[in-house]
Amino acid sequence: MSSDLSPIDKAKFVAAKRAADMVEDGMRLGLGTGSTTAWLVRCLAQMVQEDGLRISAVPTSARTANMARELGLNVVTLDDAKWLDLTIDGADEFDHDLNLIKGGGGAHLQEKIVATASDQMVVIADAGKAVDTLGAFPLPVEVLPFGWQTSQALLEETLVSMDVLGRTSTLRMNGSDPFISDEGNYILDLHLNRIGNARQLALVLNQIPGVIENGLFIDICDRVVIGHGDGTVVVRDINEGTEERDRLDFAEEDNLFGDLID
Ligand SMILES: O=C(CO)[C@H](O)[C@H](O)COP(=O)(O)O
Repeated sequence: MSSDLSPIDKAKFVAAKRAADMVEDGMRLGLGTGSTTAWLVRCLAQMVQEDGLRISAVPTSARTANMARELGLNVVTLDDAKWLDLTIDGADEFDHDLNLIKGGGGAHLQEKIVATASDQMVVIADAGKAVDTLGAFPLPVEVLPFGWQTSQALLEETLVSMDVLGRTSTLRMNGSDPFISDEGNYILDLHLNRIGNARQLALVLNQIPGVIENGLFIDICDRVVIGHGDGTVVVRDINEGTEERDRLDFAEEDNLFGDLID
């Protein structure tokens, strides 16, 4: 039941629930990856089962695809859908302009392709993901396994030439082996502390041979739904310049929590 959820899970849930209300019948929807998106998938599955919502869902990782299929969503490929009405995804950090760091789950390559192929991208996040300046969260960069150490050296040289504050990078591990992305690549996490010019860095990183994609999402996100542990939800729209505040009543949602976490 709801009382078993930690404040952070409640925050993630209310953000996901509010974003699920933005989904309309017949939509082609991009589904992100991560624990916040997992709540969204549960909410959507319930809307499909109970309200007859019809959607085509394009997942951004094998993890999300498996969960969506298990819960009965109609999963299609991006090539089937071609273009999407809306993508809803989590983020590791978002700033005032709704620029993002993503890729904490190692899925930012597919996430960026899917979000860019959408009319709208909505980020769902707990309030702790809001930052003044991006960079405290290590920036994920997906690289080809071939010659990855050369790519890493070039990457660190580039950071020095750009006078970026932190310049170390670490190979993401899964136990004693390198973490492997869904596309069979490695992830280098850049420990930058503070990214002064995220727009420039995003462009420069992708010029380095061996780099497939970085986790900076610049001018891609349209709205963020920020959840709080007390049920408050704030929806900020960067295009409209608006901010709406709402509150989700946990008591009314108790059944929903029960159903969703079973
Ligand atoms: O970018 C991502 C995966 O690549 C996730 O959206 C990001 O890591 C946030 O995850 P969570 O919702 O679990 O906090």
